[in-house]
Amino acid sequence: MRIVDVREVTKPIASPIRNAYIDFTKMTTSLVAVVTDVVRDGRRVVGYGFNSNGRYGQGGLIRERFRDRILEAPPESLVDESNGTLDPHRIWAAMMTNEKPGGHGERSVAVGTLDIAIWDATAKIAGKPLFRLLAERTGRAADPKVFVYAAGGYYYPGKDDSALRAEMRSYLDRGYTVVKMKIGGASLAEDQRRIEAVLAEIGVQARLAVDANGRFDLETAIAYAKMLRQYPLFWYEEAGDPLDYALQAALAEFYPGPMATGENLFSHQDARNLLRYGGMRPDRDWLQFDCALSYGLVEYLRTLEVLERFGWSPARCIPHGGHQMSLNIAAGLGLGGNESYPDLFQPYGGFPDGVRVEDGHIVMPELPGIGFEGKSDLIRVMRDLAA
Ligand SMILES: O=C([O-])CC(=O)C(=O)O
Ligand SMILES: [Mg+2]
Repeated sequence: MRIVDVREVTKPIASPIRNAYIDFTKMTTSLVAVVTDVVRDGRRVVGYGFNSNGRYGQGGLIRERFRDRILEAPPESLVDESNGTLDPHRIWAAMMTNEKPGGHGERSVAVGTLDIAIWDATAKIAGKPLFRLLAERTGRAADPKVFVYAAGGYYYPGKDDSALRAEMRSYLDRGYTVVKMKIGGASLAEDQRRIEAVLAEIGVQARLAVDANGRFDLETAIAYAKMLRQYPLFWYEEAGDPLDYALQAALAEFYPGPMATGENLFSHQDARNLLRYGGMRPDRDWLQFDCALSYGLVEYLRTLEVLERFGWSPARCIPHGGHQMSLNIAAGLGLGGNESYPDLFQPYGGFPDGVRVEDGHIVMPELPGIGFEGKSDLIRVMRDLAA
């Protein structure tokens, strides 16, 4: 058994939306394929992956460094003999040969994207859905029913409160019970008006989360906290710079409700610093580490170990990114749920065809690997890269 090729193509996932920090007019993603010489159901096993929105495609790093480290490693060193499949942990170590610690930035996206494809291939070779393989290997019961929430509420040229309300209404119509909108890209007064408009629209049918995308300094984060705490929000997300743990810790004094952060922390060491210094509260706050941006699932397993050491349940994790990889982690490892972008980043985000949101949850279909084969628009572009 061996990996015979690793391919990457950088694809646009552009849209005119804007959060408090960036617009998405030039956003891209790396689509990767890890081609094996294993055949299952009459077809060569190919593992696929892509990185989530917010960071750009990583074609340079993947093609110049990480691809060759996989292809040049002795094939037998990348195999898990006892399970008769690939060994993602050893492949991860091969990719990270001659990489110094620290400085987790674009590298973690490149490695994460490849790691996802490797887990997809590993589970396909084992002939199981990834969430079942993960549950088995960690000795827990898989739970195919996963909480999902609808993320959107972006700033958009010409978008007024009625368009924002209509957007949120459409998420409720599609079965969601929690919706999310952006803040911090307008004045506090304007954001307050937008929030009140959405709350009036969703009433008691759903809860609202708000996301500042790391925009605020301490003073602004506190001013928003004082405004936001009047409302029964699902969470207040990424108020300040993701690496400003002191800001996050100080905010707890002004915001008793749930807060969320972590989508821009890309390693278990960064996650550990957040838990050490960020004042996050394990009884109510949420952690949003996204495996596709942060060295993949091999690293996510280490992050979950860190959580355990600090007294956090995996159920406090609702990853950023809206992709099927995190759905599998949620179903297999007992996370609290996953993000979803009902109208954005297609064909990469979302669920396999036929999966519907009901009362804020989806049920994972029993598809081998991550389940990309069940999403027809996505598997089409994946098979164009390698089949
Ligand atoms: O707008 C973005 O960059 C995405 C984001 O923060 C989220 O989904 O939480
Ligand atoms: Mg966010």
